[in-house]
Amino acid sequence: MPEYVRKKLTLDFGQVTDYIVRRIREYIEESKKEGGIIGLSGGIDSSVTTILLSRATNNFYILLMPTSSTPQKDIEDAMKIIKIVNGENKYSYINIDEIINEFSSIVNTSDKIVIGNIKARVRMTLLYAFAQKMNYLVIGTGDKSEIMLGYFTKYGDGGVDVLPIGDLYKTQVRMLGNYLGVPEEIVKKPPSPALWEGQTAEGEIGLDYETIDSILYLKFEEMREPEEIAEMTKTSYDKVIKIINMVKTSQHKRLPPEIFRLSGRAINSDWRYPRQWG
Ligand SMILES: Nc1ncnc2c1ncn2[C@@H]1O[C@H](COP(=O)(O)OP(=O)(O)OC[C@H]2O[C@@H]([n+]3cccc(C(=O)O)c3)[C@H](O)[C@@H]2O)[C@@H](O)[C@H]1O
Ligand SMILES: Nc1ncnc2c1ncn2[C@@H]1O[C@H](COP(=O)(O)OP(=O)(O)OP(=O)(O)O)[C@@H](O)[C@H]1O
Ligand SMILES: [Mg+2]
Repeated sequence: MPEYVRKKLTLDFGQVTDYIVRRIREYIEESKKEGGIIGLSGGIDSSVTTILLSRATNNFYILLMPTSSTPQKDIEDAMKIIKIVNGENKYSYINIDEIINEFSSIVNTSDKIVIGNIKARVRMTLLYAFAQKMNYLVIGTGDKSEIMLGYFTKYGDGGVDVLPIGDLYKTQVRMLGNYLGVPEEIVKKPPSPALWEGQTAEGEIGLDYETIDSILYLKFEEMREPEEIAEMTKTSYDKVIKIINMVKTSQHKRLPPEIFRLSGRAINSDWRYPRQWG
């Protein structure tokens, strides 16, 4: 990561923590809910978000939902976080293999992406069922890098009520993790959705997150040209373009589905669009 970008992304993580913790607390209160539920994988995003949630409220609940493609190490790491947040009586361990196998046989596929996305959507379904039963909100774990790239399953891990760390790039989530005392092995672990054996985010996307974050920052916050970004990040022009295109083509994952309105202009189906009223 260019030193220039690292400096820009280095924040006062004490302030960031206070802000996010306060916003989680306020959001739960304003929603007239009693707490928050979260899926904990043992990865950095859910580890950091779980710690923030536990600081916002005592009313948190954690679901561990491993499958056969979940590394044992991830389960051990998730247990370390449960210990850190004193959550020993506030979690359920649910192996979802049987549900996944049932779905896969109905769909009649062994395609790893199709099955992987089923895993993410089954987790979402369980989180919402527990949330409603407990009168809690579903706390999302997506970070800014994944959200911008569309590197998540639509209505799977993308199906949540709030995104507390959604304005922090993965690199910043790691910095926040260090600040919060997340064990170093979790902070340093290669990010992985673990939707199939051996999957890593950086392998699937084709670039490491420090470079991805630099490209995202330089393009979308400083509006620099791809040629300059390629030079600054010592990356090929084609890879810079690939990252920019991932952001462009994944807009549908970040917006509510377009409604084909019978009158007026369909701008993201926003009824408040001024022309509609003017
Ligand atoms: N223009 C458009 N307008 C409206 N909808 C559009 C669309 N293009 C596709 N779609 C819909 O979107 C679907 C594709 O999206 P989706 O189902 O999400 O599937 P897709 O993006 O193909 O796969 C999800 C990706 O996210 C990764 N992932 C998943 C889960 C967690 C994590 C993680 O980091 O933990 C990462 C996973 O490894 C994979 O690369 C299409 O099948 C179609 O239904
Ligand atoms: N085995 C699991 N048990 C419970 N929740 C899970 C599991 N696997 C994934 N999830 C949920 O899906 C989210 C998306 O996964 P993702 O891999 O992006 O996040 P992460 O594992 O927390 O961090 P990283 O991106 O560094 O791997 C997780 O943060 C978690 O909320
Ligand atoms: Mg993960």
